[in-house]
Amino acid sequence: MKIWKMNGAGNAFAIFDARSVPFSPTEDQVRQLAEEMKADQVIALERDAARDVFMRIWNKDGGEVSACGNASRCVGRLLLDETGKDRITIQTEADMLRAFRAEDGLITVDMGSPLMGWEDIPLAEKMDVRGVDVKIGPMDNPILSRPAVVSMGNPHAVFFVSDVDAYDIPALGPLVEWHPLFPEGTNVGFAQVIDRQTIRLRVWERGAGLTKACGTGACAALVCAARAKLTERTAKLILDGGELLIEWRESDDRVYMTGPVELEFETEI
Ligand SMILES: N[C@@H](CCC[C@H](N)C(=O)O)C(=O)O
Repeated sequence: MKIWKMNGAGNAFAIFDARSVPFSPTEDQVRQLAEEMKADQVIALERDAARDVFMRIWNKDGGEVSACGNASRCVGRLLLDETGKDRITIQTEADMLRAFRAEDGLITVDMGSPLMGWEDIPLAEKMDVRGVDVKIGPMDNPILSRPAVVSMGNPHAVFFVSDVDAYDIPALGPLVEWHPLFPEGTNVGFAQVIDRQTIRLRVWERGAGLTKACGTGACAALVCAARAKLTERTAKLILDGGELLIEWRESDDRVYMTGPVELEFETEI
């Protein structure tokens, strides 16, 4: 079985080629593989009857999830190289994604349409998704409140803050990750709008903690910012591990993410 260690803007993946060799790790095995390979997520490539590949995703805590933006770009790069095609299709539990090459070796993935219904996120009860009833800190003087929420195939809550570096994210993120309003948990973004085309973002990922970049988190932050008219529908997202260009296209309502991928090493077992 081939194994690739890759990263997308610093978000690290151990990718297992399960197209000819079965690979169904237990939660413990995922945790062990992620630790040994210093990966935020473990990925398996499986055969798919209708698409170029089926991508399974596990967070480093062992939980299987349905979407991962940066891994989609890494898998996109592998499959584009392998097949020689100029566009490949990736089926995930959440959606069918399309990946293609951009300028300067960057990879773009069409991440599909954001889901805005409270049941889609999902939330435990009906609420205005532009600012849900979540507070962190004292009730009368919260440190943070009313995150915007959206699904990019996985749940995201985004707090807009004036200085992202002023917050202790490892302390605050877990308070929201498993808040009762989110029955499936949530990824938690801390977004600072620098100007109408630039957002600084750090994300506490569900099941993985603070990572150097979260692709679906970047899409979610841009969608929430543009929906609130804080930014244009295209913006540069500055994450700890690199930059992503996110475009929420008006013509088809789909979100396009462009950014770097790196193959760190490949091996076989
Ligand atoms: N790093 C990813 C997101 C991975 C899954 C996420 N932690 C979840 O639980 O939904 C990305 O680049 O999108």
